[in-house]
Amino acid sequence: SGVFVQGGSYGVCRRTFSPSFLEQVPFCQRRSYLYPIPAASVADDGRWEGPANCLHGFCLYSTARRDSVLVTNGENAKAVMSMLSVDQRRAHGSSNQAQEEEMFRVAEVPGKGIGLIAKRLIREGDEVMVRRPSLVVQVAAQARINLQLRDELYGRALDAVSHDTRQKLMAMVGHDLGDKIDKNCFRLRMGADEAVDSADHYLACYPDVARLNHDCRPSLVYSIENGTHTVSAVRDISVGEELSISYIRLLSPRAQRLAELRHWGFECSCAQCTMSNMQAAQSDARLRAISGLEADLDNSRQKLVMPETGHVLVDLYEQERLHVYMGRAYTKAALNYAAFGMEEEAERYAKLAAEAAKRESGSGSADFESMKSLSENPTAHWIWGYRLEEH
Ligand SMILES: C[S@@+](CC[C@H](N)C(=O)[O-])C[C@H]1O[C@@H](n2cnc3c(N)ncnc32)[C@H](O)[C@@H]1O
Repeated sequence: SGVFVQGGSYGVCRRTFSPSFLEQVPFCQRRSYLYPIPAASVADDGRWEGPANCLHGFCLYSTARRDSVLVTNGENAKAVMSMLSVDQRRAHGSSNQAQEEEMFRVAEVPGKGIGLIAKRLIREGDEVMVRRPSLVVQVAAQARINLQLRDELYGRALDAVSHDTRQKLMAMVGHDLGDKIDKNCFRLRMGADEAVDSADHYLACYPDVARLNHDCRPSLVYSIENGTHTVSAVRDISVGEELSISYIRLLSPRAQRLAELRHWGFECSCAQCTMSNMQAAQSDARLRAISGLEADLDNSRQKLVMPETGHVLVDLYEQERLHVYMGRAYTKAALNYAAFGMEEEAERYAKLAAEAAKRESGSGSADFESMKSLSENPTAHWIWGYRLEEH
């Protein structure tokens, strides 16, 4: 299950797409009950209904269309349902099906199982898929109750959705629903507070998105806003090329990335992980240079930083083909030019950063807002002139 943090009232985490590693805690005696609750007691937004029933302290809610089920404790239910109800119109299950059908196909990829392959040239910035979750499960349910009780709970969750949705969920890799959730789903952090107990996080499953394989130099980036998962291209993708996202943070050296992905239960066979040792050493050296430059740029007292240091950073990200992180690179370059009082360059990089931030974190994100305002008025930003002599 992945973790992705970004701003917003229900911040969706943007860290890594890593296995949950959450220890199985024996089911405590807290609450173990099964009882029906009148339908009107929680859901008042019309879309979500329930709870259908509650089991082992968790309740089941489903959409009227039976295309999604939520497993949560009663306390959080209302907040989660109202977050999931925002902005539903953007997600299209079938309306954009024709467009998707001409964009990519599902195929067997050697050594990786199923994957998605481009059927036509996909341009940088193109939206590839927008999905609502088919299943949303509180981490506490996935990780803190014993497996037998969990199976019972998940069996009922699957009964709450349509045959079609059930089939899609069960088609995800993994030996049972719990394992499928670990291997395919994304972690949503509820609430604005970073320190919130991870048991109050949620795991959101998007079976169509789950067919995307991992690549350490992915062609796609995604953002999750109010539960809506949006995947877009970070570079042009040619016909026949595999579409990919990243499950992990990509600034670590090859050995570390491989080890992290092994915890996911697979040996990464992407081009960046299977390149020669010499090429891998060069790539690792560039990654170290990126970290070094970023630390310098973040340190206002570092005298070695020049106006063009941000540009050098952007160049390194491009050489490394880390198109998926260009938002971060452009942002640092834009801020650095602004810190040196260079209006035209600051504006140019801030525009690029805003475009990338929209794809990487969503149009409601703080990153997007901040770069948009820097591009519109660089001299009004607090960082303006910060690295000039007088400071
Ligand atoms: C989220 S699923 C992706 C779709 C999957 N290939 C399928 O058949 O449904 C993740 C699984 O795909 C496989 N996989 C994804 N990326 C891979 C990679 N870079 N190298 C090898 N296997 C990969 C692994 O088996 C992994 O557990």
